[in-house]
Amino acid sequence: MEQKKHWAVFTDNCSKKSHFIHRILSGNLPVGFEVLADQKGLLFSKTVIDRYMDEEDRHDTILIDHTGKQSLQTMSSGEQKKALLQYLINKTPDFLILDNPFDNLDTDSLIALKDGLAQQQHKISTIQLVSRRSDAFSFTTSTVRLKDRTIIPYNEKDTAEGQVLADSFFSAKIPPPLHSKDFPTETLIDCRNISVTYSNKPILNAINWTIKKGEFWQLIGKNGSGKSTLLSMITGDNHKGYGQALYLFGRKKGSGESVWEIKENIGYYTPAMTDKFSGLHAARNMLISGLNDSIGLYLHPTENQLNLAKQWLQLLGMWELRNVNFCELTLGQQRLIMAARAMIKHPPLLILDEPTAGLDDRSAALFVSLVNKIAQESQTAIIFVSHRKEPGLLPHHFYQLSMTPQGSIGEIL
Ligand SMILES: Nc1ncnc2c1ncn2[C@@H]1O[C@H](COP(=O)(O)OP(=O)(O)OP(=O)(O)O)[C@@H](O)[C@H]1O
Repeated sequence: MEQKKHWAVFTDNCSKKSHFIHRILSGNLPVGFEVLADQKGLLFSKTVIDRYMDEEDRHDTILIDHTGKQSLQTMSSGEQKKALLQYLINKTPDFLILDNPFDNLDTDSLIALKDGLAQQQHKISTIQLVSRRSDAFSFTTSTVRLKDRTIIPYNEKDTAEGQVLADSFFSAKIPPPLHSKDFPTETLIDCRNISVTYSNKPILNAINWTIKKGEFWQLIGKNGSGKSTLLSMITGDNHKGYGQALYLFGRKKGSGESVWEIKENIGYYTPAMTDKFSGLHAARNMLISGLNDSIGLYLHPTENQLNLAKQWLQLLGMWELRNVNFCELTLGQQRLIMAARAMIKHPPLLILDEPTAGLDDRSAALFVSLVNKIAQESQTAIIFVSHRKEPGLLPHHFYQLSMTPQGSIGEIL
């Protein structure tokens, strides 16, 4: 049997991935990829999932799930990826371009997806765009790097320097808030026997979790174990919290509080907030907008606000970039700005939901180093949600959701 080619294309946050993908799919092949001429290629990426999700939503239909039962919207990210891969394989492509296929995947789903692809390795060529070294397929036959728009040879040393750089990067202290306000009670969040069911399917089963001031938690659990569902209870967004013993910032859910009163206490960031963001806002204004709880600044900032933004930008090593449009920053820089934006008021609780997804090793290491610093130097409690044990992250506690047929149970590790 003819051996199929499998490329690992290492990207960093300056790589022009869309340009590269477009070239490959339109047949304008870069040097080294000529064997793909006249072959049928398909793209596996988060953008493709988002596109199908929009389409399913607009036409009220189900396109991807082979059982025709579940919409993409209601699937966990792992379920979405499995469903998309199967859907693409069924279309019998000659090659697949996989844009960071393992982001947001827990270890088991990652192994299942890797196995699924390995089984196809003699039938389908793959071009894996990969930002973390540990993610490259074992059956890769050729490794290159995408530098800006150009394919160049891969050099191991380029990524190895990331950790060293991150550890000594942030030298200044975390800037204090403009108005410091001590939260009156020690306990911020108290979930007592919280359960959630969707269409008779039990998702969360009797969750007990207390989060106190200044604690640093990592929330872990397999894809579909209910992490997002649990977060939506904590942020007050899920109506299934009513009538349960859910205490958010000292008040029982459903005791007359507004969602805004809950959210005032939370700094929140998940990459989906800016994935589709196209507004024209300078980096500094994006940061300051965290003071007004908007994404992008629509009011004139005060002297104090400008001064505070300066301190943050200097800490992040991005003062020179203050007037650059947020959308033009690298992915790693955008994430640092958004973490700082969520933290700028020093809220009692900071939630970071899969914040390193899609980052290269070096940018992920920088992000993790910033979060550790926030945990060390502030009174803010942190929930960091991530499937990977992020190298270098130093949470005080792990809260793990484990799936059972009666819904996920929670456990402090
Ligand atoms: N609105 C909904 N209707 C029906 N099922 C839902 C809904 N929202 C979530 N689910 C289901 O609940 C389960 C838990 O989903 P959730 O998104 O909370 O998991 P997760 O741990 O965050 O997953 P991932 O890590 O993949 O993002 C999944 O099986 C999902 O399909």
